[in-house]
Amino acid sequence: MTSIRVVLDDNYPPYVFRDANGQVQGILRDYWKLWEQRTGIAVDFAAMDWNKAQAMMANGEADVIDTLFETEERKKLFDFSAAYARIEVAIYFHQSIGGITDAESLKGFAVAAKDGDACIEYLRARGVKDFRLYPSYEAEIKAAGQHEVRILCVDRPPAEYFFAREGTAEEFRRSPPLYAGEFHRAVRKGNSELLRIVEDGFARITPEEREEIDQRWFGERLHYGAWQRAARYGGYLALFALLAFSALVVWNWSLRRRVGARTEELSLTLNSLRETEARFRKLFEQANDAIYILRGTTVLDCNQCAETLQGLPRERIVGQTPASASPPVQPNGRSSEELMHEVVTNAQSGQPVLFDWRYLRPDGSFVDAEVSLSLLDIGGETCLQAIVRDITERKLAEAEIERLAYFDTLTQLPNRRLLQDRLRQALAASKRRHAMGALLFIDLDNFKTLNDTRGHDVGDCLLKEVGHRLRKCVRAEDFIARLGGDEFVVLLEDLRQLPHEAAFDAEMVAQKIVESLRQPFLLDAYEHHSSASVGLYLFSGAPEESSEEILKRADAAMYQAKTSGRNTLCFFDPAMQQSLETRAALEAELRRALPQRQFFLAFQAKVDSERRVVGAEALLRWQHPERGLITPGQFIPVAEECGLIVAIGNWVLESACVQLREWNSLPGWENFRLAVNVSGRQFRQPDFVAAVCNIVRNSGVDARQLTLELTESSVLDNVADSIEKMHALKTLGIVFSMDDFGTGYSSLSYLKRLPLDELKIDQSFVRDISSDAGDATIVRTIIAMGQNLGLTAVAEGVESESQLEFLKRYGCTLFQGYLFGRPQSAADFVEAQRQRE
Ligand SMILES: Nc1nc2c(ncn2[C@@H]2O[C@@H]3COP(=O)(O)O[C@H]4[C@@H](O)[C@H](n5cnc6c(=O)[nH]c(N)nc65)O[C@@H]4COP(=O)(O)O[C@H]3[C@H]2O)c(=O)[nH]1
Repeated sequence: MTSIRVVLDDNYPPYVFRDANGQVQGILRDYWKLWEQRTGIAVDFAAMDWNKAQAMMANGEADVIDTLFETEERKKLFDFSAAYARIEVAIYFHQSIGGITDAESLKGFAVAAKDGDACIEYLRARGVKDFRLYPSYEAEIKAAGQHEVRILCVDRPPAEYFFAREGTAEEFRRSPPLYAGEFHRAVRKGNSELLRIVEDGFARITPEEREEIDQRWFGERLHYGAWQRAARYGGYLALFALLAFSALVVWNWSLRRRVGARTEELSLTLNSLRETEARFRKLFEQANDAIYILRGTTVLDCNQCAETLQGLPRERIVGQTPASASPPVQPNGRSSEELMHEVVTNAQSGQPVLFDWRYLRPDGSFVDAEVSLSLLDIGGETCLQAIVRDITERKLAEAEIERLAYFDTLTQLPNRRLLQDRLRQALAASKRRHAMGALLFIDLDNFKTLNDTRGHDVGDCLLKEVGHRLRKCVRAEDFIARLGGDEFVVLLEDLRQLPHEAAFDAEMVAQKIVESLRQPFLLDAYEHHSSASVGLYLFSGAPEESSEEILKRADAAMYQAKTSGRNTLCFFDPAMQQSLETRAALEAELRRALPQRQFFLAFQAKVDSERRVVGAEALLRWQHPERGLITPGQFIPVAEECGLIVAIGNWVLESACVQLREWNSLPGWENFRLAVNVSGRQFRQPDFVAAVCNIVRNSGVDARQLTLELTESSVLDNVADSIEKMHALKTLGIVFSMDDFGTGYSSLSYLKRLPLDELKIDQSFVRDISSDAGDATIVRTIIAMGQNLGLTAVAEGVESESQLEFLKRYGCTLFQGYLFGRPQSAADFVEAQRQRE
């Protein structure tokens, strides 16, 4: 609505009247101007003949009529505002007439009235029938001045105004008030919305503003009017009247002041309440959290943030319950309906409630929220206030953190931490239900080689694909985890109850896994053949079976599967456990061996075909303080696995060089050659070349007297790197020998590429050379290969003359074995050579 037309009498001073220029003025003019400012609705202020004003309202040409008294007749036509001014209506009569006191006393007289005035209805109802009607109060009072009429019914404010203006006030008397009417604004019957707008607008005009307007038009009261009247009567009465009046003035003044102060106070309070309410509404609307007001479980009101949170307009939230805008089941598994009633009941009992809640938006997305519910008193009614914070982002971050903490980022499989949890649960369940479960420990064979040769990206692809294949080999409820590197674990629960049946079930799955991982993988458009070793452990929740223990046992079984040729599966057995424990103890002791100088070197002679000693092989010995002499076969693999071999290997090389330098000073030992074993892990060290160079340089021996014995597996692990290292050391003059030749790959292709000097025929072939035709052929072939490639063949483990004869016959030129001497301490070795000479 942009404008309204307001009609009213234009001749009702001082409320509304026309000034000398014909302009409409008065209290109501000012009221409506303020109303216009407050509402922003333009007002067509149409002051006119009162009768016409009512006619315009009747035929719909005006929206609001002002200065209307409420009568029974009018109530049928209009809806009235609250009264805003009290107007007394009286009968004015010429001084020549007496006895006019009320309506009754008017009977038989012609009474002047304004056409359409409420007093006509009033007097008619009381038997007055003769009326002289005038278009306005002004015309009525003018007619009285000209003695056209002598009795008039007029509202007091305009009467006093016009009698004074016409100068006829002295000629007329006034009856006691007939009745007091009240000014209303009115709209056509049924137009309550307009009436509300009108009322709201006036409610925004403060009492002070009204007071200010009223005062402007009524003027300040002349309090000495009573004094003038009293003076006329003189004497004591005057004095009394003066005193009484003075007291009244003081009382009136103080009352006015008190009323003024109180009015001001109330107005301030009202304004402050309005401001506070506006402030709270603003806070409510602009809060960063969604806020709901609830009666029980029903939403009474909510703010803008709630609309955003739920993706719904307010009108679709109000009147509904939170459960109706949520999924049937909350993330904690509780029914939304049930949880809502529970938290509301708790909050209604007075305890503040904090809980998580999930909403479902109309677009199907979820919003996770943290809700704080507490009591709220609204105008005496106990409601609930819910402050709802959107924590969707936080929940996602928590889920992501959990995923990172419990899942392997490469394969998306659960990691070791989650596995530990699940193992604990599985063990407890197994014990409770007397059911058997199995833990399968899976390790890919030769994964490291793939990683080193084809790069980590390809290695990663293989691991991901392994994860997929494992998933296909087990039931949906079985648990798969990646422990790291190429190690995976499968947890099978609820196997059949008898141990042999459970073992059968687990073995079936393990076989399926071995078979599946044996199938070629297509990696980066390249077919890769892999295999896996699987260790199985069956558990029943026995007391000694902790999650760590069963994982260790499955690992041990896997290790067993690896050592028994890979690409296979192996069940854990207690003997295996024993060997594992022994191995663990050995490792602990091995760590102390070097600092406690428990190692020494033994030397075994190398001879030529004339049985002349041309050198020796340095062999490591461990003199254990309690266990006695421990051979390298028992501890070298352990040292290799735990990494101690690097330090031990360097110690061996240093000790061998020291020994060599010492022997060089002996007559006839100047060209003595010494061979030293180098383990795979030691050789793979990036600083292997630098370490050897340092040791040799520091010892001062001639590098050409030194032979390093490498094994096939350590060289083939990374052929290019091996070649580079060997070339670097060969520039110093170091000789390279391929140890245990024939037991590994023995491929001609790599033999040709490696800068080798010697091939050592493994003693396992030499042992049965005379009896086993196969071994004899192998030995002959190795010697021939060596000859073709310009390599010296050295036979080790020569124990008999027949073996020596055979070897010599087929071209072997160097020999080592018990036939020529067992490994001996340095002193014994020198002594033995002396005796030989
Ligand atoms: N039955 C029989 N055996 C004979 C005969 N002649 C020599 N042997 C044994 O054969 C092994 C030869 O050493 P290897 O092949 O390098 O095999 C060595 C070598 O691979 C490793 N090893 C020994 N010392 C070291 C070392 O300092 N560093 C590294 N990395 N490995 C070492 O331990 C293996 C075993 O060494 P040992 O027990 O000393 O065993 C030695 C030696 O005692 C014989 O006629 N008959």
